[in-house]
Amino acid sequence: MRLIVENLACRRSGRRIFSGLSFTLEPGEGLMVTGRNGAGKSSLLTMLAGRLKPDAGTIRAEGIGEATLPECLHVIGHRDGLKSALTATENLEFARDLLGHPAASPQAALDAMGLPHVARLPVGYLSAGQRRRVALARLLVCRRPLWLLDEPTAALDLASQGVLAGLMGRHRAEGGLVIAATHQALGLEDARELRIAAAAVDDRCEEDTFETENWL
Ligand SMILES: Nc1ncnc2c1ncn2[C@@H]1O[C@H](COP(=O)(O)OP(=O)(O)OP(=O)(O)O)[C@@H](O)[C@H]1O
Repeated sequence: MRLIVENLACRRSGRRIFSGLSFTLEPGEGLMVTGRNGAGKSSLLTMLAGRLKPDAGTIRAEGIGEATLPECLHVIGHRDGLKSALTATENLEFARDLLGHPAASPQAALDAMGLPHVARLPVGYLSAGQRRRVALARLLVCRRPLWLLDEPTAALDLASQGVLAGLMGRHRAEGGLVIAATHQALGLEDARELRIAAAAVDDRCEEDTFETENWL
């Protein structure tokens, strides 16, 4: 698939967060989204996922046939989206059944993340890094061309960061796209960088409000 983003602008609760963002990603390309805390990296990923309406601009995908863009992507966000009471395998079975297009079995995905031994443990018992790896294993149980990863290395040790770099490399070699918001190098070979600059202060509203409809 090909992703085309033109003149995207983001406003959250009256504040202009960024504007004029444009980029195109061809099959196999990676994009590292960088910028200061609060610059809007997570907001950009949320918009690309179709969970936040752009203030201006367009997001479109080519080469996905009749599918919608949200049907063609995985999101791994700050929150891991795992049910603590379910085992790692049950969480992955749920994701596979919900998302469709099965690719690997939950066990194979856990093996790939170096977690074969936690398959039957409730996720609530896992360490932060292990939970993160179970969340990342979702990328493997169902095939989707666009990966949106928000700080994917958070809580990962060096070995697991290497495993993730390998997964992203293989995904891209098969024509997949990776967009990752990050403050650190990810091992995303040849990825382009999109740096989001902080919005001007006088472009912001005077009063702080918040949105609840986008909380996931
Ligand atoms: N639900 C919300 N309601 C209102 N404002 C929000 C909401 N979520 C985020 N924001 C605001 O949008 C701005 C951008 O936040 P965002 O999380 O996208 O930044 P970020 O670049 O990912 O930051 P970080 O590097 O700290 O993760 C911040 O000023 C934040 O307070």
